[in-house]
Amino acid sequence: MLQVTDLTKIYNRLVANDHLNFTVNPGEIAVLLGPNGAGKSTAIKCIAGLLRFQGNITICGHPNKSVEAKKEFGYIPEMPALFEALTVREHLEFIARAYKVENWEKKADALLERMELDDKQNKLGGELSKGMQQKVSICCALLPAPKVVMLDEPLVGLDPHAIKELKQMLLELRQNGCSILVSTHMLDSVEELWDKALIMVQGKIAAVRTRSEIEANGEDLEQLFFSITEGASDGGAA
Ligand SMILES: Nc1ncnc2c1ncn2[C@@H]1O[C@H](COP(=O)(O)OP(=O)(O)OP(=O)(O)O)[C@@H](O)[C@H]1O
Repeated sequence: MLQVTDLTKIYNRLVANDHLNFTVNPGEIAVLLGPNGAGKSTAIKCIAGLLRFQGNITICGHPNKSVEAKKEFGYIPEMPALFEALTVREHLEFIARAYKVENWEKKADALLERMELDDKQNKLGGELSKGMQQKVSICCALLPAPKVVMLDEPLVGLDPHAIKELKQMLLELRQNGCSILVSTHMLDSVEELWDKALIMVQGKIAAVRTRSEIEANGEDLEQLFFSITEGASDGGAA
């Protein structure tokens, strides 16, 4: 489970995240939506442990920056950060050793095959296209079988096969009880995936809806998004 309690992040005097509270339960895919400057990336970076913040973030009950939390956490950033001088296979070996993944070779083979990277295993990180780097980043994040997975604009730059495969992987992770948080601008791209939508505006969570709430209320996520965000897309809260 991912639990965010009173998350506040202030850059100089700009409140980029203002007392955010939300939970992503086991077996749930939550999407973090919002216009440019709403504060999504800031929240993602705080959860990933890349920024200092006020409040509490726990991953499977552990503070997000603890070793225990990191063992359970897979993060796929918007911009993949690979080692230029390691091959694709070596990236996976590195992760497998760091996380002590048992039978890692078989698991790595399966992931590489699904991402159509099996014939690229000996290429160096620095020799890969942006989309290929993104695919390696996905394989690395999923190899340790994390219980909480967070993806920032995961579909941008992927080819249609990889998009289809990644969506299927997310559904399988959900089926296995993983908590998944996806940050995106593209409502369409996650339409068939989400269980809970978190809509951010000017540093705050302006609305939270589960799919069943939307269906029961006869709402439409896109219409709800526009009704909440229209006219509020010009930056974070002052
Ligand atoms: N390093 C920083 N220093 C100062 N202000 C920042 C910094 N990073 C982001 N901000 C500000 O914080 C607010 C939230 O930005 P953030 O990048 O989190 O939004 P976002 O929802 O991810 O936007 P986008 O959809 O454009 O990626 C914005 O007003 C932005 O200008």
